[in-house]
Amino acid sequence: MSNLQNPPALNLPTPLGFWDNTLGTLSRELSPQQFKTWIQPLRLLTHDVSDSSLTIGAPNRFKLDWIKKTFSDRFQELATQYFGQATTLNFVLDVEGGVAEAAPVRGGTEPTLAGGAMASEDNPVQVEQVFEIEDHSKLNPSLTFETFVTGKANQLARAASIQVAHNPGSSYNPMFLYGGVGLGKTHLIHAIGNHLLKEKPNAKIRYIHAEQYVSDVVRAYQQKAFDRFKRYYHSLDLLLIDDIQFFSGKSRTQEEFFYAFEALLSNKSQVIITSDTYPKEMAGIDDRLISRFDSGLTVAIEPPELEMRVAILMKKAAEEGIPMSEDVAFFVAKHLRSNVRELEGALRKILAFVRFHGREVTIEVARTALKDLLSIQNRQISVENIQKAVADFYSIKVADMYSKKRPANIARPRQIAMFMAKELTQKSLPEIGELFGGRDHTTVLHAVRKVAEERSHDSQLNHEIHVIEQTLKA
Ligand SMILES: Nc1ncnc2c1ncn2[C@@H]1O[C@H](COP(=O)(O)OP(=O)(O)OP(=O)(O)O)[C@@H](O)[C@H]1O
Repeated sequence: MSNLQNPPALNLPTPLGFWDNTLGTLSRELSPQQFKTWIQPLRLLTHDVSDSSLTIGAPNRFKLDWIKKTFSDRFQELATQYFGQATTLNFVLDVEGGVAEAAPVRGGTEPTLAGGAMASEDNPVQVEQVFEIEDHSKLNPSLTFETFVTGKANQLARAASIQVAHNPGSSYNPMFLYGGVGLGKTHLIHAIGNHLLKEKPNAKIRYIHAEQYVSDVVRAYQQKAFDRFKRYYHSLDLLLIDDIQFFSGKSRTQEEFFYAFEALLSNKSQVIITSDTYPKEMAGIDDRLISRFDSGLTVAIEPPELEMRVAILMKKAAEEGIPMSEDVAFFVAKHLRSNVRELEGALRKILAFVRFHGREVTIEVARTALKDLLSIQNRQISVENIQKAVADFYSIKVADMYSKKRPANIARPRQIAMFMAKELTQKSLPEIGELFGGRDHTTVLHAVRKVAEERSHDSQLNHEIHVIEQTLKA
């Protein structure tokens, strides 16, 4: 067990030595710009001594393709030269590499999968295997309940989250939070994690985006490191997994997640999942997972209503030290209605303008700072905005616009929204169908014709459509 105290002879080829050597050579052969662009972002991910192979990770697909096409032969030559034997090089996508530290190979300080840092007794080479699952929570400390503004649209989701944060693993397990983009799902689940971390600093908590989980599964698979993978995920106290719709069609990931899920629930550990739609509507996800997702508490987060948008703007502006009056906040909130991320973007523009020009925040200033954004909004009413406006008007959930439910109180507003989407946007029938939960274009066509026909003799319907249109253009 003493390889750490008994380092290999200096001239023994090691993966780290190879990597240093290769970087040195390529930095001399390429221009500094080329080296910085293509080579520096690469990471040596694994070295499998048993089959003489190395895995090199590129941070995105573009770089990966380019490296494979342009540099793989040179890497190959350098590897053969260095190890004195044929060595297989695998180039893979390294999602984590984009945010990881520059050091290509790390050992020891953080837990590594497959016992990475520990060379085995009968393996004279110190293996710097870097399939790591980082052992910290990845929580963003600024996403807390305190910084989360509440309104009708999210009060249920917030209340459930607080309940879960106080009693993890007991009442609502799993908790499944769903809603459209930029509505605060990620914020809320970080808030739960941050709360628990404060209460129980030793709790093992992990936030992970579903895409990252997929790539962890892929790497565990490549490196035959599932034991370590399982040990890590199955031993958490709280797993927060974001945007689980990314599991769609990925059966191996779903299988692993199923085991993790079962293990965590039987340990009374809390699982919290977010998605853009509710469990039964998820496409490409195994039925047994869907039924598990739905077995705890499923709660929606809706687009913020006007007053909430105003409150968010005022709170965030005050946090930035530049107070915004209610009338300015109303002006902005009336024009930007789709989600909180969009509001934050608008606020950033206004604050930058104010700081740059040394002005107060007035409606005029907001109008000027948001000129581009507002003209785009006015010219292009989005399907999402139509869905929200129609759902608000008829008091149904926005999620019902994408759902397969058919009761008349939902189906009719949905048809009206499809009709308005055709009238007020440039979208084609198939595109509209897609935005209404993947419906066929013939369904949209049917809705458009039906509503157009009814509208011509139904003055009540005509009026309703008119009112909704006004709110969209307000
Ligand atoms: N109620 C709220 N109060 C304060 N800030 C909020 C609120 N809702 C959302 N935000 C902020 O809006 C931004 C977008 O929210 P978040 O990333 O949580 O959205 P999301 O629902 O996870 O979206 P996506 O599905 O795109 O990941 C974040 O900066 C978040 O802090």
